Amino acid sequence: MNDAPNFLEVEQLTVARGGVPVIDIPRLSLAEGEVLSLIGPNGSGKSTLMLTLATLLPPTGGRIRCRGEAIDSDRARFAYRRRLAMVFQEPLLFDTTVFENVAAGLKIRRMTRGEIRSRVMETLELFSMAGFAERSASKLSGGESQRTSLARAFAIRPEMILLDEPFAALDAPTRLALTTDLERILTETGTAAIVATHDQLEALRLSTRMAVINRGAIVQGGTPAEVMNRPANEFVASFVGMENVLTGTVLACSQSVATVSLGGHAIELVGQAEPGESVIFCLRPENIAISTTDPAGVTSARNVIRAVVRKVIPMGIYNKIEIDCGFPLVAYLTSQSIDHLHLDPGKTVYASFKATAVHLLRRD
Ligand SMILES: Nc1ncnc2c1ncn2[C@@H]1O[C@H](COP(=O)(O)OP(=O)(O)OP(=O)(O)O)[C@@H](O)[C@H]1O
Repeated sequence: MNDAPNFLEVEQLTVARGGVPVIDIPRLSLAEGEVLSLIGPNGSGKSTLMLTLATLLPPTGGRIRCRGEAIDSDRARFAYRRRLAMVFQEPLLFDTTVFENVAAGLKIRRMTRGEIRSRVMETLELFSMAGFAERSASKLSGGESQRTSLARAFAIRPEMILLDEPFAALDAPTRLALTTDLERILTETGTAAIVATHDQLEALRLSTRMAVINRGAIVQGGTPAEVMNRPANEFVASFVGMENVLTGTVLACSQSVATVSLGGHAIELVGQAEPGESVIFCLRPENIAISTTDPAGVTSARNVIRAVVRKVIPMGIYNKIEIDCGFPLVAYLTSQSIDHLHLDPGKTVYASFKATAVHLLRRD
């Protein structure tokens, strides 16, 4: 067993802003080299928590420990701050060259000019910015500015990096390119990181563990697969794009397979509940197969439901299709499938999904 303390530990942390309590987190940890994403809607407390972890905002209660040592004195705070870097949504660059911006954190670390030059160029190279070293930071595009800001943060070789919505202000292609580079650099350097984002795809790409924050509390923690497929409550389910969150009544339950009545259908799902109990079940749209002929006997899915197409909504690379099964259901399909199956409103279709694809939530 590894008894080494986590890089970061938070205990009973409370933070207020303008006198109003906005964070209440009994426990949160970050292992050495781990990448944790902090996801939550606007105003949920992501920035407040990040600023507190960076010791830029004082907590009203609780403790932050780094490798077991409480950050509760000026000396501990100073040592801790030297180990971390922070990147914000706005790059906040100095009005000088890209080189000087990236060198800023190194100059206060008493490195020689030669060491600074080679560290800056090496880090700019990592972020594909070496050709911009002598450019004025004020003349960079949004993506180049954020690359410079990331290079400045990584140049000091932090042991932990706090990234607060780092790509939220960028367009989709720039964001994707930067996410890809950041993922690679975090892996290569083994830097521990917390990435606050409201974009689940960004979180999925970057992190091995997710924490979902709502109203200042961590409402679920786990691997991205656990959070996405097994949300702890209705809030998390909706936030991670479950789309199908429905309420039904349990008819029977045997050997961890529950039969739930919904819209005149008996839906089978893996889970434990009492007959007569009202339950919520969640089904991701991508886990529903749509066909125009009855797949019973062909599919291994336990649930096959006849339905009528209500609406097809183009969403870019996929289409959202709303169907009426006696209860509403949303599925995702490619444009090619929509054309191939002639899925116009009013068309009869069959929706099939596995019992294991349905996640059951019991009411408290
Ligand atoms: N400077 C401040 N003074 C008073 N209240 C604040 C201040 N900044 C944030 N708050 C409040 O604290 C709560 C958490 O806000 P915070 O900015 O941490 O959330 P967030 O999840 O980062 O949101 P967003 O994604 O919109 O930035 C909100 O209720 C917000 O109104």
